Amino acid sequence: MNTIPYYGPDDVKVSLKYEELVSALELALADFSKGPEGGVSQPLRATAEVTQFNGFLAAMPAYVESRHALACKLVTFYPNNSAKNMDTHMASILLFDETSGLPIAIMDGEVITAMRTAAVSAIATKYLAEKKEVLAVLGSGVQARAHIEAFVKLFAIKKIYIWNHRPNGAEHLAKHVSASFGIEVQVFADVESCVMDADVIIAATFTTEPILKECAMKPAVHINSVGAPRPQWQELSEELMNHSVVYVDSVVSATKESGDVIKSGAEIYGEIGQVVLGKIKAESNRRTVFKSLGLALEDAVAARLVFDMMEQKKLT
Ligand SMILES: NC(=O)C1=CN([C@@H]2O[C@H](COP(=O)(O)OP(=O)(O)OC[C@H]3O[C@@H](n4cnc5c(N)ncnc54)[C@H](OP(=O)(O)O)[C@@H]3O)[C@@H](O)[C@H]2O)C=CC1
Ligand SMILES: O=C([O-])C1=[NH+]CCC1
Repeated sequence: MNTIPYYGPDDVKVSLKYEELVSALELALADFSKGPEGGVSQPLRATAEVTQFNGFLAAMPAYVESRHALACKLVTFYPNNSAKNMDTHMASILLFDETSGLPIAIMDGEVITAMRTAAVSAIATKYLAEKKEVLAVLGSGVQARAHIEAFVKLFAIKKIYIWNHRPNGAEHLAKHVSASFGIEVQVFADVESCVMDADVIIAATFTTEPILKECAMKPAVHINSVGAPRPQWQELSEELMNHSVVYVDSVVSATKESGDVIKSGAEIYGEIGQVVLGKIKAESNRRTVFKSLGLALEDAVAARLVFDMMEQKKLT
């Protein structure tokens, strides 16, 4: 193990660029949605539940042939950690040589998880949102911040509206965003006012009950929901799910892991990879939901990008 290079959060941040990540992930999601001939192998993640401490440990292996990416992420998520001032998600990724199975790198998985999730939401938004000027963000944690950073980089965002169940969190994120990007930012005390004028909504919370329900929204609003990754948890109301065109990252993951999909019984229109392939329509003039569970293939592709970049640096 000592001979395997370790790449920490700073290496990952420096190596990964949202533009590159989006291009690589777009192709990998398309490969995944081709079925067996796409060259992606990805079982449903195995999740152990630590009931006593409200925690979860998930093992996420994947192989993406087109990227030469063979990896396994181990991620814990403990919602109660925020009260202890600890990260709620902790992750490591082990990358392997595809030809021999030799482990070739171990790296931080927290930054990768944040960046690749935001990059995948950006891909969904690129295809499914009619307009991308006004962004409403529900939540103020790691994913909320990463999504804002990615969306500001990738789209011409003009205004950002933020709501969090604890107003302090929203105020804190708003200060960071306005200092970093100089974009107009407003904090809202209720979800309904926050989303009313949005072109794109990001829901990135640890809620277990729906926080976004039917209310006044733009008719062609696009919603990315990245929270509620457990079959009993919901972030979006059943009514909202049933009155939207629902896209997912993986039909298998969504039907097994997403309370938003399972409890609402909403029809899944298709996978975002099928949209990229042009196999199903991007209904950008209607209300769309992209339900993201997070896929191992995304971590494998991101980890391979980091590894290649770091190896390249050694040669220069
Ligand atoms: N789809 C994917 O690929 C991925 C999904 N996720 C999921 O995304 C969600 C956000 O993750 P992340 O940002 O990393 O987590 P963080 O812990 O960093 O942030 C969680 C956010 O949710 C808020 N929150 C906590 N409890 C509630 C509640 N009961 N109702 C409403 N809001 C609440 C927190 O507010 P406060 O801090 O003020 O309490 C905070 O704003 C989680 O569900 C996570 O599991 C994570 C990684 C990948
Ligand atoms: O994809 C991922 O890493 C996760 N999704 C939900 C919790 C962690």
